[in-house]
Amino acid sequence: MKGVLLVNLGSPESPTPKDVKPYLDEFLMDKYVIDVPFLLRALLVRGIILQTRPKKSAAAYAKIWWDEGSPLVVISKRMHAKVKQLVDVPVSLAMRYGNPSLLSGLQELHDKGVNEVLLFPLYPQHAMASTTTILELAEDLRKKHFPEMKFTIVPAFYNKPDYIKNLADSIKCHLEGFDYDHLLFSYHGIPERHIRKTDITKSHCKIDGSCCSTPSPAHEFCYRHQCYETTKQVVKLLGIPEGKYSQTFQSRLAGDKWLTPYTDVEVNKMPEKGIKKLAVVTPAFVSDCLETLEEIAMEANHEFKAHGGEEFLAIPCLNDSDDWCKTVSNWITNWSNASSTVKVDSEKMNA
Ligand SMILES: C=CC1=C(C)c2cc3[nH]c(cc4nc(cc5[nH]c(cc1n2)c(C)c5CCC(=O)O)C(CCC(=O)O)=C4C)c(C)c3C=C
Ligand SMILES: [Fe+2]
Ligand SMILES: [Fe+2]
Repeated sequence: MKGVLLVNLGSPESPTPKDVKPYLDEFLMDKYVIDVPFLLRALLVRGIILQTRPKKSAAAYAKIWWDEGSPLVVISKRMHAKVKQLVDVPVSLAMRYGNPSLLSGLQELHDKGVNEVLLFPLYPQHAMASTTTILELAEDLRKKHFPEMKFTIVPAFYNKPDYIKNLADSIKCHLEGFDYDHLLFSYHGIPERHIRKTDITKSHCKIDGSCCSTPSPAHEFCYRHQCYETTKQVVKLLGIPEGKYSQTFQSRLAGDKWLTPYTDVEVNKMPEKGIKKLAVVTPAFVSDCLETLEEIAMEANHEFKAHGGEEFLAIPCLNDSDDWCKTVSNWITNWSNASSTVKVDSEKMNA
């Protein structure tokens, strides 16, 4: 019997340093997130980052926390509830870090008799720090607890026509009545090293002006290419002219060189370039979260105005919108009706 596991990133249990610390420990001790040898990672994370960051992050979480809990988890649950109503197979929800855990999600499906699972990472673009880590943990749990289960993986959907249409429609709807000077596409950043590591050709990704627009098999896993592609396809559909939009990367940690240009740096420069009314969309996330609600809608908004900007619009993520839930349900239904389950055919997902 077939079933689906939707997987998002996850949040702490509460916006307090006591709960943020174990969440950050699980997150940052992940070898796909801080990809250095264990001892160095433990020294960096436990010896340095966890000494101060839980307090700072808890204060940020406190600013965006809802009565029902973390926005990311609450929104994921709402989306899950809607999708469940639209499909004929069991659908469970899990988080890579925190709760509901991947183990509990797989157990729930197993208890319903599911032995063929569609693993659905809720990330439009592929990154080892988001997608690979889900797939690896799921595989470990499968081997240990559910050896009879078979997995099918939903690939990154950064360029799937119905996802692009949902995103473009949502942007258009939110921009109505906002006479914007500029639309910024701000994606979660990753260290440049991660791009090189996921380059399956081991030679294509130079992280320069042309590699991401030069066709290559590397693009199947290149986060940077996939971000550019999402932006390109959305602006094409919306007819936004060159110069009226740009793309940046946010949420970097100190240390490594992360993908550039950086959102905070660029946003602060915009008012002096004549951009007074700015709209920001965050397509690396399908659910609003700390990075969109605090870093963009609060911090970037504040900094933009402090640097001379006048109006700022943070466009919400797709969240549990009916159109997005329908798209997800259609992909699930196309998979569950297909006879072969070995590999999801990305074209079929958009049939
Ligand atoms: C698009 C998906 C994500 C990628 C890729 C990603 C990479 C990445 N993240 C960190 C460090 C942190 N990220 C944090 C929060 C956070 N990250 C994502 C998504 C991706 N991260 C989301 C959805 C969230 C919000 C979670 C929520 O509960 O709302 C945090 C925690 C908050 C903080 O202290 O800033 C950290 C830390 C790294 C190092 C990384 C790639 C190497
Ligand atoms: Fe992150
Ligand atoms: Fe590239």
